[in-house]
Amino acid sequence: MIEVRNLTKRFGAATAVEDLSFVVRPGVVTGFLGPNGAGKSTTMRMIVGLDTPTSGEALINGRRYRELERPTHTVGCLLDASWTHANRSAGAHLKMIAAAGGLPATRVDEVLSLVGLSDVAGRKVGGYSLGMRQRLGLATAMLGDPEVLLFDEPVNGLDPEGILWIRRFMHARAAEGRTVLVSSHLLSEMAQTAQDLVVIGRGVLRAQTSVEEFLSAATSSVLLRTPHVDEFTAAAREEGITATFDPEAGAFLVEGLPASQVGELAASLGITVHELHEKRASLEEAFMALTDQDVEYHGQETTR
Ligand SMILES: Nc1ncnc2c1ncn2[C@@H]1O[C@H](COP(=O)(O)OP(=O)(O)OP(=O)(O)O)[C@@H](O)[C@H]1O
Repeated sequence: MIEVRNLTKRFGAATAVEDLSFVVRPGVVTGFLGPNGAGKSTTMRMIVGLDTPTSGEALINGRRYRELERPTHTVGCLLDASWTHANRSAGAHLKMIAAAGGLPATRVDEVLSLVGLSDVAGRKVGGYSLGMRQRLGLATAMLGDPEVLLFDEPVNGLDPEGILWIRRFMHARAAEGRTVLVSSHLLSEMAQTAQDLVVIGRGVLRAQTSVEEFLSAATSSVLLRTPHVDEFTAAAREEGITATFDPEAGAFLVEGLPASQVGELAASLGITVHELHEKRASLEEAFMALTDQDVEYHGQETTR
């Protein structure tokens, strides 16, 4: 379990994290979402004692990182996968870290097997692909068999196969009862990876919720396609329903009612329906709606 309590971090005059509080529970994957510069890395660094909070605290299983008796057994993290020594083999790298942490050398073989790197353990890390380096980072995080895991943008730059592999890895670790906090700006990916979400913008908490609730709270509308445009327009007006006809799509967008009620209304008036379905906002749209004010530089919207 991770508890972040009123955490604030200032770098000079700039506030990276402000009065941030949230809880990450064990047994599920929690996605830590926010636009670039939102303060995700800074928060994670404070949780594992790499940055000192200006105020507030971050607790791992009820204790601050520096108060943990066996930190490597309690928490493992992958914050930056570019730290490995290019001329060292994965095996040598892990052995060095295991020795420094007082961990048995047998753990090295176990974690190499866990991340599927056993066959290439003797190769120099410099020749590894990004996906292999990420796996090595995960292996390093798992060395102490920790209960709590933090991963900062682990799927950044990976191909779909690599992303799928990491997603399964996260699910498996959470299913073992561990606490898994993973940051990402890939929202569609988080919808498939995480059950819980902590959303921040400009260092401030925007939402702590389940993915399910986050999506259902996002506004949904119902698309209705009918040849009886005038009749449905009149019916909607009569019922006080917001129904906007989009001439380009050739369909109505109805707000505030479930698809079943829209269909029943049409049926009660004998209006033929050619298409009827709920348009649920994607996680991406919901996230944008929540953090739009936080994005420092808005890109040109692309039309698809
Ligand atoms: N050591 C530092 N010194 C000064 N400012 C910093 C430092 N570390 C982070 N910041 C600033 O704090 C803010 C939050 O940065 P942080 O890296 O935590 O965000 P992030 O959400 O992880 O973003 P990204 O996804 O781009 O990594 C940014 O404005 C950043 O420039």
